[in-house]
Amino acid sequence: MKQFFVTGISTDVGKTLVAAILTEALEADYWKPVQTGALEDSDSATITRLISNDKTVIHPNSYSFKAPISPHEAAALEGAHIDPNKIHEPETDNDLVIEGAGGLLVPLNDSDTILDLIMPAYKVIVVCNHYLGSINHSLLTINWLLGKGYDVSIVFNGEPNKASEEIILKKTGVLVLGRIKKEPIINKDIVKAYAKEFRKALVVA
Ligand SMILES: Nc1ncnc2c1ncn2[C@@H]1O[C@H](COP(=O)(O)OP(=O)(O)OP(=O)(O)O)[C@@H](O)[C@H]1O
Ligand SMILES: C[C@H](N)[C@H](N)CCCCCC(=O)O
Ligand SMILES: [Mg+2]
Repeated sequence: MKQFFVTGISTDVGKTLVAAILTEALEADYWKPVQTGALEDSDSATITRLISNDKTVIHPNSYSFKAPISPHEAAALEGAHIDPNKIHEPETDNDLVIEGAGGLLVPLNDSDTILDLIMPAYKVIVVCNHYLGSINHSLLTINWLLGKGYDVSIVFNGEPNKASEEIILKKTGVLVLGRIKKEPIINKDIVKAYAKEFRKALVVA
């Protein structure tokens, strides 16, 4: 069984959409260890809404906080402290899609970050958007992961940008798992269609 950790070059880049597509493609389980902004729609609720298969189990967050801000601060506002030793990967015989919060170095507390939740055996998927500044964000994220020895691939999400994509791939040499267009609406049908496309790439991943 495989574990896929979905991170991104920042927050709001489409990690939950990509996680929904991977979860649906593999009929995998889904787990978001640390959720902030839980008063809005949680990512687990979004996944529930976007997938169609009945095999997926959505595992509970280890930590969930109301404020839509960095986990270290959201926890402090509720008088809590995030202890990574209390974050245990759920037991399952199924593949598991794990979603981070924001980008790699988002703090969980004064010393630990999202990066500390990524185990060496995980396949790491970096969701990249194209915006001015995203080349730098993409290279920092991917090179940091490669430097630590992770198996990394990219999903490009949203408006394409050939020049940005080319330079990111040239400088990192990582594999592209897939591309997602900017869609007018995100629903079960869209997720199902991309899941079909991604399934082939995932077999060899
Ligand atoms: N390809 C796309 N086409 C249209 N809308 C998109 C696309 N990708 C993402 N979105 C929308 O952008 C918003 C942010 O995406 P998403 O919630 O997946 O980001 P995220 O990286 O998971 O953020 P977080 O750090 O909060 O977990 C959502 O409203 C989502 O539906
Ligand atoms: C609330 C938001 N949607 C995410 N869950 C958390 C993003 C934290 C980003 C912190 C930062 O990098 O400045
Ligand atoms: Mg998300």
